[in-house]
Formats: sequence, C-alpha cells, structure tokens
Amino acid sequence: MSSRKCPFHARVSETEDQLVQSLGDKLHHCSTEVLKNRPTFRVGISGGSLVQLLTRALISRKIDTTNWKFFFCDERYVPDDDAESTFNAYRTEMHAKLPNIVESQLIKADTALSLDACACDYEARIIDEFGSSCPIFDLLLLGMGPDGHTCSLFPGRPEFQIHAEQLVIPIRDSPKPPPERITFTLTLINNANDVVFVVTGASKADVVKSVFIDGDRSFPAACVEPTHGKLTLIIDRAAGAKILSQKCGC
Ligand SMILES: O=C(O)[C@H](O)[C@@H](O)[C@H](O)[C@H](O)COP(=O)(O)O
Repeated sequence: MSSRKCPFHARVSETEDQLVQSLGDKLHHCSTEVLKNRPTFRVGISGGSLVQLLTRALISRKIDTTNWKFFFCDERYVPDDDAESTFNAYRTEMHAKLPNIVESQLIKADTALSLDACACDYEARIIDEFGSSCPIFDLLLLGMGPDGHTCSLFPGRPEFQIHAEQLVIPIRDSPKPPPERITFTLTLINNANDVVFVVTGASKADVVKSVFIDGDRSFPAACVEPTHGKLTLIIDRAAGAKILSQKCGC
C-alpha cells in the first residue's frame, strides 16, 4: 500500500511499444479534453529519454498538435544548438519526424542571458503566456533519475525545498551534467492540472518504490504532489518491478 499522501494512477507496460501507446493515449485524452474549451494546449516537457518516447507517442497516436505549445520543465544552460540542449534535442527530433510542429511552438529559454536572468526571463514568459502569477499547465511530462531527481531538482540540494514563491530557478551544480540549468520549482509543478511521470528501465526500480510507495520525500520526485491536479505514473515492467506486488493509489 502506498504511503504517499497523494494518490496516483499507474500504467505499467510490458514493452516499450506498449508504453509509447499508453503515453499516446494519455496525451490524446488530455489534449482533446482541454481543446474542447480552450484554444491552446500548454504542456511542459522534460529531456532525457522522454525526447524519443514523446515523439514516438505523438506519431503513433497521430495526434494533431496544431494548437499545442511546448514549454521546458527544465533546460540545460547551453547554446540552443548545443547537443546538450533539450530544446535542440526536441527541435531536431520533431523537425525530422513531426514536421507539422513549427519551431515557434517550442517556447524555449533564452540561454544567451546570464543564468539568473535566463531563469527570471523564462518565468516571466510563462506568467505572460498564462496571464497569471500562478500558471496552471494543462500537462507536465516529467522524467525521473535513479537518484529520484525530476526536472533539475536534485536530492540533497536546497533548491528543491525552498523558493516556494518562485516558478523557475537557476541551478549551478547539477550532479547530472551539464552543471548549469534552469528548472521549474515544485510550486509550479504542483500547480498543474495533470502531471505524468514517464519512467523506464531496471535502474529506476528502487527509486520508483521509494518515491511512489514509500513516499520518501528526500527524493524531489516524491514531492511532486499536484495540489488539485492528477498524478499518473507511466512505467515499463522493469521500472515497476519493486511496486507491482504492492497496491498503490491507482
Ligand atoms: O534535462 C534533463 O536531464 C531531464 O529533464 C531530466 O530531469 C530527466 O528527465 C531525468 O534525468 C530522467 O532522464 P532519463 O529518462 O533519460 O533517465
């Protein structure tokens, strides 16, 4: 039984193809519901393995992303054309495989500014986009590292437990290279209507249990507890190996 305060729905897939289909179904449902009432679907996306998985899900589910805007839940503080840039990874992947997504739909951070100014500027762009100092994303797609980090909020670092009033903050010594990044804060993350973790691979099995069953709040991912929104965990069997025998708030 999960010790987490915040219930979540878990979708466990046997294969990566099934996980991609599950993600596609979630994306289609979420965006369709939002676009019934509003002109734009605003989603926050993460880097790492999600770049390929999200692209595959959009392709396989044949989702119309015309009215989507993509924001970055975190971004590496590198030039836009750097191989480490998450924006560049998505631009390259989508340009090649999803040509109907135009670059202007990818709302990137201005990494030509200083690191602090880049974080402030991105926060201001988000506030301007939503017309609110408490932006509510329709959907956030998060990854999780083996250390329980999510976005660029890392365990044992002060960033993930303070800055309650800020929405985007600079990170200077990320243990996952590159060291300088900007990241959404838990305040912004937990304000979203729908938060989905996409986690794959056996290396994540222990931390998936610590975060989603034990609710160990020493891990930033365990502090993702949407105040009013839904929380979903989309995992493969390898990542879910340590929780599949337990009941969770599914
Ligand atoms: O820019 C980043 O590095 C990501 O936003 C990061 O938070 C990622 O989501 C996790 O490290 C999981 O990455 P994997 O899914 O590739 O393991």
